[in-house]
Amino acid sequence: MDWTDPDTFAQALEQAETKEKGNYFENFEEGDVIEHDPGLTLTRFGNEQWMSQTLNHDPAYWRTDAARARGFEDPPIHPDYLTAATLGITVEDLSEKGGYFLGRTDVRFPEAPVYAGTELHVESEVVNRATSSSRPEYGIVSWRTRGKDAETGDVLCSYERTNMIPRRDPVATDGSGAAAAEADDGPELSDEFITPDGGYYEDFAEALETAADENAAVAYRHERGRTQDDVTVASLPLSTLNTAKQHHNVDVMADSPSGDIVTYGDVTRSTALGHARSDEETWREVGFDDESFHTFVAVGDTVYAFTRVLEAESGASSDEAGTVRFEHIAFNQNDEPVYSGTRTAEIRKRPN
Ligand SMILES: CC(C)(COP(=O)(O)OP(=O)(O)OC[C@H]1O[C@@H](n2cnc3c(N)ncnc32)[C@H](O)[C@@H]1OP(=O)(O)O)[C@@H](O)C(=O)NCCC(=O)NCCSC(=O)C[C@](C)(O)C(=O)O
Repeated sequence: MDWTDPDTFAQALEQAETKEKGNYFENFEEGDVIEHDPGLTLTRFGNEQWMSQTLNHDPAYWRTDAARARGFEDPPIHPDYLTAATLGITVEDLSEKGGYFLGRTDVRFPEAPVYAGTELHVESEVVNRATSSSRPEYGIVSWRTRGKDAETGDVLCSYERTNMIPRRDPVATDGSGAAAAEADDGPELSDEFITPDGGYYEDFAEALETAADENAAVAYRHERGRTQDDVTVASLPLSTLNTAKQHHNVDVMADSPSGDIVTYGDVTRSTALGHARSDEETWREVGFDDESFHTFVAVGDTVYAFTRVLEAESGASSDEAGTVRFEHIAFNQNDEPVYSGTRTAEIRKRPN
């Protein structure tokens, strides 16, 4: 019998069992520790590919003289790429089954830079699992993930991430969770917005002082936008070993709520951060909190960024910088927020 005869093959496909990938909600127990098998060597090529496509052009990550002026030996691996690669490696075990990346918090990096050639070994611990009161077919799982130097065991990047994960057995729900979330309107906007004059630490600190006197907010938009294409949607996540079908299987995603493949959350976020960093003198990334992904980004959507400056403090790991806390909101061509999160970064002080 010719198994490639279309009728025979259609019957064969119907009869065959699919060897499934990924884990259902029921497979996760609080306290489980998962060592992720894929590993990744952090290369200069991978770093430059990620950073170029997301418009992150800080010269310290591209040129040796600029890197040395920042106190690095060579251009290091950027924390955005490190974060995306750490998460990418975990997808096969944690979220390949499907479900949405809802948010992440407590993203932290040690002070020491990470250099090309470092091999990444990643592990995650299940820290929380809950039923979704609005979506019976999903549960909500949070993991604490640590990306380590495979040779030394040093933690290079850590965070807590939360995803919706498909349940093997859907549960009954009254849909009350979604209704409760809609009830909170939040505080009103300030009447006046102030834009910092420049991108040095003092520009942010001075703008905050003026805003405090005038009961205003320090908030502004960035001009650049990046339309999502096959490279950003499909290639970048695969370059971090992220096997989520959301980013590369158009066939399966046609039947999903988005109806199409969607941008990896870390690409959306890095792109918005790239826009924000293009208007500041970044010295070092310290960490990120309260990151949320509000709606899908797909091929053809354009990612823009909006920044609110929350706090500024003169101290930092270097005398040449101060510390600033920002809220960044990525939004699309219809002005809908797609990502938000707070970021703590050291920003270079104005040279005398
Ligand atoms: C998911 C959608 C459809 C839900 O839309 P909705 O209107 O139903 O939203 P909701 O009602 O606000 O949230 C649903 C439930 O999630 C909970 N929730 C919500 N946020 C959080 C959070 N941060 N932490 C903890 N829980 C959270 C929330 O409390 C609620 O719980 P409930 O069902 O019990 O009422 C909508 O929010 C959406 O479209 N978001 C965008 C998702 C997205 O595009 N993510 C990035 C791309 S996917 C990706 O990168 C994949 C990755 C990295 O490869 C990979 O994980 O494998």
